[in-house]
Amino acid sequence: MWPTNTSALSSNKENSKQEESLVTLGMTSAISAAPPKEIDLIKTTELEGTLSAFNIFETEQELNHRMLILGKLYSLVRQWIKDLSIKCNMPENVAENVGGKVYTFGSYRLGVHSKGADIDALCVAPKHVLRSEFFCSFYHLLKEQREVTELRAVEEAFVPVIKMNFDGIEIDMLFARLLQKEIPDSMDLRDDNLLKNLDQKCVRSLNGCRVTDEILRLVPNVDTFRLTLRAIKLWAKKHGIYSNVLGYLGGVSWAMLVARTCQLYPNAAAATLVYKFFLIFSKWQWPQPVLLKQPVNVSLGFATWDPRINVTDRYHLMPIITPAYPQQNSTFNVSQSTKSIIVEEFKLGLQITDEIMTGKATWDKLFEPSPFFMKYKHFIVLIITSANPKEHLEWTGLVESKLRFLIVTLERKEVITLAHINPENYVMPETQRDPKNQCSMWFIGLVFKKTEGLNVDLTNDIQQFTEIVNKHAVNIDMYKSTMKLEARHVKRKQLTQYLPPGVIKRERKSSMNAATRNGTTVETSKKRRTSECGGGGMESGGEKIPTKKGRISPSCNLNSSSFDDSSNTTNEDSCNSFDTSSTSPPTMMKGLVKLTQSTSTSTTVYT
Ligand SMILES: Nc1ncnc2c1ncn2[C@@H]1O[C@H](COP(=O)(O)OP(=O)(O)OP(=O)(O)O)[C@@H](O)[C@H]1O
Ligand SMILES: [Mg+2]
Ligand SMILES: [Mg+2]
Repeated sequence: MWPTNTSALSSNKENSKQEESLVTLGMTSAISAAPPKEIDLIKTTELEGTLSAFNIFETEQELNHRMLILGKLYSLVRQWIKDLSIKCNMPENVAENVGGKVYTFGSYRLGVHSKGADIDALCVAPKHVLRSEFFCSFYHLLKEQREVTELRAVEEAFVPVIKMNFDGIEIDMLFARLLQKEIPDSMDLRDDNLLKNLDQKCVRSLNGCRVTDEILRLVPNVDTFRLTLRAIKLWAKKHGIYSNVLGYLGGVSWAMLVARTCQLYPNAAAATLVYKFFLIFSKWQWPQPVLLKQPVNVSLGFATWDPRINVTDRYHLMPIITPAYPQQNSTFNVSQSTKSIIVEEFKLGLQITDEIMTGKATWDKLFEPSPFFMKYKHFIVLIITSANPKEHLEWTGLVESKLRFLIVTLERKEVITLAHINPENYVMPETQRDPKNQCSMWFIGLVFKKTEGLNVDLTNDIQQFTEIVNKHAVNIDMYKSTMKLEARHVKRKQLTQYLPPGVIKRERKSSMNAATRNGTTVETSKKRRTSECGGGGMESGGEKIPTKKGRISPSCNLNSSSFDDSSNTTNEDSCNSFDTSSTSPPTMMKGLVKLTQSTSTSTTVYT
């Protein structure tokens, strides 16, 4: 069913035991099992040094603090389950032994969390403990804890969660009720049979832990995987493409891409793997899926990602499939715009790592933030206003969770070639707002089709988006009349009214570096890439899942459509085009683009 190509390694009689076992680690045989050369080890030490300078590693003390918090959470869970059991008329000595556990998953469990990252935790309870109790009595128990702040329950989410700050650490806590009387300390969540007859929400909640454990099991060398993933996560954050909710990739998707690279180069050092990561994924034939193993067919009736069966799965643009049953695509939020932005970044990443590996640049260059504001001439600024920090946290979270729908609406418009959402949420300068309010902004860079006399009216689109967001806020009982959402069309020159001056300075510098880079290194990277890719093995392809043009389908082959925004996203306007002197709010503009605002959420653009 899911074709693999593992013959190359397994046919070699000289393979070591280690290599034979590596064959089973992925969908295909490794590309190279070569051990690192001395220079690769030197580059890896340099990489480690650079990552340390970014202060992403936690100190011993910070790690201990996390352990302490997890210990407290565990005690609370045990106490809560015991009390609840006694309430259900269970004798105290039995209630004492029904157990209950807290598992961790996500980046903390993978061992790649940076300073300030959350802890993703799962509370596993025996069958007499209902989900409703988790969101009621356990929530109240948490509320009583002195160390717990910013407590909020998102019970109706696809994966229901309690979010909190526990003594300075963000916690996302999920709940799963297993159909057993007791939850012993030795419970292993990898057993598929645990899912039998469970409800969907429990299965989804268990999935995070099962996926994390499986990823760790499927990589040949966990330490190398961790260092490589830390580098890739930092790069993705600095380049504005780290966010599952906005349609980029989230932590687990990056982890799977790195894990796949590790499988293909099982003995390589981290520095080599970072380079190979870009080499592989800048050439990947999306929407061929990235798979860490042959999907197993467990007949428990839960929906799995399978484009041969599910029509909607055929429209996923960059499928990266989780390795535990029921397999899911972790990137279902990716749109045409975010896909093209990610692929461009992969290509740029290859160019930079190529320079690093050939000694022409140092690792810092990979982690330089990529310019966003210098890239576009037109922006939509989404302004989020609310009355206090608590409201603002909720309001921002809600708007953010819907933003990708606006992006998809924009990119579907004939006249828009690209809608680029910057994941960073900026605080609105005090000079531009009522200081009593909380006010922050997202920026969407727009590229229009190059057509003379084009009229673009986004009023309805923005209005519809605002309605969707407001309706949802009302439905979940969050809406307050002080929560506002406004959209403005802004030209690049006007950005100084919205952004702190440091942002623009930094972008200017970075743009100049990029210009220098483009002038000097393309030739080298081309040469190196051609020689290393050979004749189109894994690196020029993808897992061999049959596809159809434009979507994944059971029958024919596909070339993913690529986006060319070079005509109007480059530095056409010089760096000086920022109007650094003006402090007045944006007004009607003359020239190429005009803005009309009929309501606070409408934007009309004429080009
Ligand atoms: N789109 C998704 N598809 C499948 N699982 C997901 C998805 N988003 C989150 N998860 C699960 O939830 C876990 C925690 O998500 P989270 O957003 O906290 O990312 P993370 O991997 O912990 O990285 P970070 O360091 O950013 O927190 C993931 O590791 C994954 O198991
Ligand atoms: Mg996390
Ligand atoms: Mg999380």
